Amino acid sequence: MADTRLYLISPPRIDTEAFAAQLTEALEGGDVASFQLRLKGIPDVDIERAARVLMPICHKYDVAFLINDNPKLVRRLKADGVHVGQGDTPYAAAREIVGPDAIVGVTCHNSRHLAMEAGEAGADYVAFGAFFPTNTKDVSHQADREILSWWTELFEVPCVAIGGITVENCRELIEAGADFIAVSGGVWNHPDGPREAVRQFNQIIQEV
Ligand SMILES: Cc1ncc(COP(=O)(O)OP(=O)(O)O)c(N)n1
Ligand SMILES: Cc1nc(C(=O)O)sc1CCOP(=O)(O)O
Ligand SMILES: [Mg+2]
Repeated sequence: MADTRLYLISPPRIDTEAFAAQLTEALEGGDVASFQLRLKGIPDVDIERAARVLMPICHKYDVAFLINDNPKLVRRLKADGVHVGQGDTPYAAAREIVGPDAIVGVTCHNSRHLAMEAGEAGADYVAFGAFFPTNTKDVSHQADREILSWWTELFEVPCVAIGGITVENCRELIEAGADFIAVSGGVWNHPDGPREAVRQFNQIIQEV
C-alpha cells in the first residue's frame, strides 16, 4: 500500500449549505488528510462565513482545514494552514502571519528550483501541477510525473500533485511517489458522488 493520501480542494464557487452536505459525504467515503477551501472571486467575508461552517465538519473527521491565498484569515479563524501560490503572499510573509505551527504549502508548478527554494525556506509541502487538463482553473504550467519521483528521492518535505486528477488517472502519480494527491473536480463531479469517489481513490492507493 502506498503512503499517498488524499487532499480535497473545494470547487471555486459553492452554496455553503449544499456543499456542507457534499463534504460530509466525501469524508464518510474514506481517508482524507486535508481539505482546502479555495473560493475564487467572492468577498473575504463570504469566504469567512463558509469557513466557519466547513471547518468544524473537517475537524469532526480529523481532516486538516486549509484556506487558499489568505494567511490573515487563517490566523483569525485558527485554521490549520494556508496554501500560497507564486503570485500570492510570499512564503516568509505567510509564515510570519500564520505562525510556526500552521501548515504553509507552496505552489511550485513544474519547477525543481521553486520547490527547493520553498523547501529550504520551511514550506510544509510543495505542490506540483498541473498533471492533467482541468476545468477547475486556467493553468499555464504542465507538470510531469518525473518531478514527483525526483523530489521524493531527494527531499523529506512532502509533495502534492494537483491538476485534473481523477480515479482513472491517479495511479501513475501515486506510483511516482506523490505524498498527497489534491483533487477537486475528480471528487465533486464524480458520477457516483463524492463518497464513492473518495472510496475509489483510497482503494487505488491501497492497491499500489
Ligand atoms: C495544493 C494546491 N496546489 C496548487 C494550488 C494553486 O495555487 P495558486 O497557483 O496560487 O492558484 P490558485 O489556487 O490560487 O488559483 C492550490 N490552490 N493548492
Ligand atoms: C487549484 C489548482 N492548481 C493547479 C496547479 O496546477 O497549480 S491545478 C488546480 C485545479 C485543481 O482542480 P481539479 O482537481 O478539478 O483539476
Ligand atoms: Mg493562489
